[in-house]
Amino acid sequence: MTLVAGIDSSTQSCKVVIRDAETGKLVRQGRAAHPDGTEVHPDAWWAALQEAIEQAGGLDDVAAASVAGQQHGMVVLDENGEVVRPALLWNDTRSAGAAADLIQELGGGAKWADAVGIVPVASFTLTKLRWLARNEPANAARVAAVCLPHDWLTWKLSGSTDINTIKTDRSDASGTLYWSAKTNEYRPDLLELGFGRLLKTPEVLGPTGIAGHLPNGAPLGPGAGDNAAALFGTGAGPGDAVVSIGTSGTVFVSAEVSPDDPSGTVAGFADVTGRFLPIVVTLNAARVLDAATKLLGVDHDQLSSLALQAPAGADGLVLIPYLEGERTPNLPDATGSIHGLTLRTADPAHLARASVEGMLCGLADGLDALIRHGATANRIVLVGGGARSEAVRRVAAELFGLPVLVPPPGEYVADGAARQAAWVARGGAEPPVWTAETPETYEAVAAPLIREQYKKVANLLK
Ligand SMILES: Nc1ncnc2c1ncn2[C@@H]1O[C@H](COP(=O)(O)OP(=O)(O)O)[C@@H](O)[C@H]1O
Ligand SMILES: O=C(CO)[C@@H](O)[C@H](O)COP(=O)(O)O
Repeated sequence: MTLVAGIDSSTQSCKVVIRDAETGKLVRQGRAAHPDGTEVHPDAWWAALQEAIEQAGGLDDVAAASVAGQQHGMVVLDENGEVVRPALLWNDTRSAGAAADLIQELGGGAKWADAVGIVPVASFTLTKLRWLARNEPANAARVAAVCLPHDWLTWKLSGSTDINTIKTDRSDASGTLYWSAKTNEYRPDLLELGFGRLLKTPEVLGPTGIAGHLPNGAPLGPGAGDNAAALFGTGAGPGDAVVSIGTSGTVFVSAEVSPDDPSGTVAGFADVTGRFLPIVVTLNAARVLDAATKLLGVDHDQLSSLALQAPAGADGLVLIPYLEGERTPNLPDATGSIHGLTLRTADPAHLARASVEGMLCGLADGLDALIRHGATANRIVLVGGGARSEAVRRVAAELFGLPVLVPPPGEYVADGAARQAAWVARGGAEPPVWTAETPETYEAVAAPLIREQYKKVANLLK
């Protein structure tokens, strides 16, 4: 049996899966937590990766490995390959002002959408480089290279210390604001606009490019941004919209063309096969449910049971889930709020239901935006930690008004990385076809009231 390793270095944890390269069957796995916060030293990811690899039985017997990871994190290195300062993550909003400046300096969002398929928001790497240049000039002066979390971990696994050998892939490069998924080229002019000078950036590999080798000689694949890996890991196809409830909330499809949305609501990322990944991302997803469990003093299973005791629409109780500001809509300084509190709705069940509904409404708006930009969605494929919640599954079916398919709980980002590794190991023009386990399907009578009342309240905040 040929084994391959897939890694997901996500916001909250690192997951490692060891799978059969031929069938995709799970053989071993490991997991380790990351520190909390919106800026993290990459050494913490490296420590978690080592722990998760050890838990998964090591990599000595794998034929290939690939690393997927949280996107956009600013990993800045000096000329010796040392980390200059902790990485600002995708969910750090301190560069929101830099994002607004960059939009204005290039002449508007449409210019950015046309140039690189995305419009600056605090999540994207170049806004963080601008923040660094303006706020930490001494650190900025030391920076020789910039890369992303998955690039850096792949480089570390290769054992290299030479910044000229760092590699990346299309999907993650497309979230930086200085690489275009449409032209497959860097935009050094935009990097210089943002940071003030040029930097060493990783070579962007194709779908089965080799980024280095493990100590056992096995090739390291190009890796991927986590959402592109999740699409590849679930095997979602035409007509499927993937909704991931992780630290971020994401809704995305596979597409042949980039959406070019001048509003920035839909980001035109690349996927791992040479195509595109139109996506809408919210800053508040699984952590909204975490917060609700804290508020109510319950665990996730109890929160789910409570939520399902209240009716659709929670009798008018609406929770706007902007607990860490929000990315889509771009409201970096917003906070969460509760509306429609009455004697009838002031109880744990209504609050639980409102937290699930509020968290999902932003993603339903995102799916509408994807459809406005050409996507077709006949089914929802629901993944991520939040997809383990029965209430999330059932409310999603009511809210999206489409069949919701929930694959067996797993690590679909890491699975996508493992499938990429199998493709690298085998070669060829097409990726291996792995047998997917039968998903559970949830269908419900659509409940438009949920989104109608949410929209009314959310519009008051814009
Ligand atoms: N049964 C559950 N119901 C709701 N949320 C859950 C459940 N299990 C885990 N979670 C939440 O899912 C999140 C982790 O999901 P994951 O997709 O691994 O996140 P990330 O990829 O961003 O690190 C955590 O916030 C965790 O509390
Ligand atoms: O910013 C994005 C995508 O643009 C997020 O999807 C991050 O990539 C974090 O992913 P998770 O940790 O939530 O999986």
